[in-house]
Amino acid sequence: MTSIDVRDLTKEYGTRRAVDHVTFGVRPGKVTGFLGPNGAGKSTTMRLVLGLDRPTSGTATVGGRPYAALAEPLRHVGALLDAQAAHGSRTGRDHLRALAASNRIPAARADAMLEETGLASVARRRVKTYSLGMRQRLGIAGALLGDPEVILLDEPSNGLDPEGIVWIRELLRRLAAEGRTVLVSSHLMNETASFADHLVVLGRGRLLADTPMRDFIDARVQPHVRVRTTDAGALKAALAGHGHDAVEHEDGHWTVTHARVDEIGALLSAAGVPILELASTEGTLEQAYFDLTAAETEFTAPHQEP
Ligand SMILES: Nc1ncnc2c1ncn2[C@@H]1O[C@H](COP(=O)(O)OP(=O)(O)OP(=O)(O)O)[C@@H](O)[C@H]1O
Repeated sequence: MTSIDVRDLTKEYGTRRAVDHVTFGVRPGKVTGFLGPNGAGKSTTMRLVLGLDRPTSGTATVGGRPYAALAEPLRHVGALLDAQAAHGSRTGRDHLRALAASNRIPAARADAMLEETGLASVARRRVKTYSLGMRQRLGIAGALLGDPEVILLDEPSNGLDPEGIVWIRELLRRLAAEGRTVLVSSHLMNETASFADHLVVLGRGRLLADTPMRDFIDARVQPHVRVRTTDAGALKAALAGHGHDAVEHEDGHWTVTHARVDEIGALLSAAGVPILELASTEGTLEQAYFDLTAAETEFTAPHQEP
């Protein structure tokens, strides 16, 4: 089993510190979502793990060794950083075969990965004729070519169609279930919530969180109870009688925070309040993420006064 270990990693470009004393580990058998606003340092960290850039200080290792020390690295670590990186004048198949040859991977594996990523029908077309989504799929095929234990994908959902989004979600879950170490950056919170077990969050180059996804959400967003009724007065009175505040929303539903659905259901029912809808609402990753990064965002739109 192979982990990625980042220890006190710092990368400076001139006076700009892109990664600032970051320490975290990415463990096998899980999908770790890698989040953070634009410019937070995610891609730089991935490049440092892959030995594509030298750290100013600190270390990044895979299975305890720097990437550069791995023999036939594609057999250990697969990565998609930039879907535009493939040579446009080559066919998708030739691109994968060249990658395979340089890592002593059997050529048949290239065809298997074209099949796996849904590219078999366009395998003999030049990469320059591929759509963004097709290039993403080709990049993912390249990452999986060497059957690696460790997989790093930088925004793999970028450009994928709805069917592709479902496909990548299932692929990531399967890779983790096979015991692989999977690190995936994304700006899509709903997507990340659908595949990640664990989260590493950066902001302005610093580590903001390294935690199981459920804990990340629960620590920041209060679950609440959602209610709809035909008798708002009775609802408010019944809740107030038990020390609960209810907030009414534009579409007519109410939310009760710091409350459990079974308690609210029982007390409204006992008070004879007519209930049209009663549900427990969990916090979302998007809410929790905004809560954490609001103060950290480097490039936010200026706040507009109404
Ligand atoms: N080669 C480079 N030379 C100079 N500055 C760089 C270089 N690469 C990255 N940076 C800077 O480092 C910081 C981190 O960038 P990075 O691309 O790692 O962020 P990111 O979290 O991947 O952002 P995004 O979500 O926009 O992809 C940014 O301020 C960026 O401008």
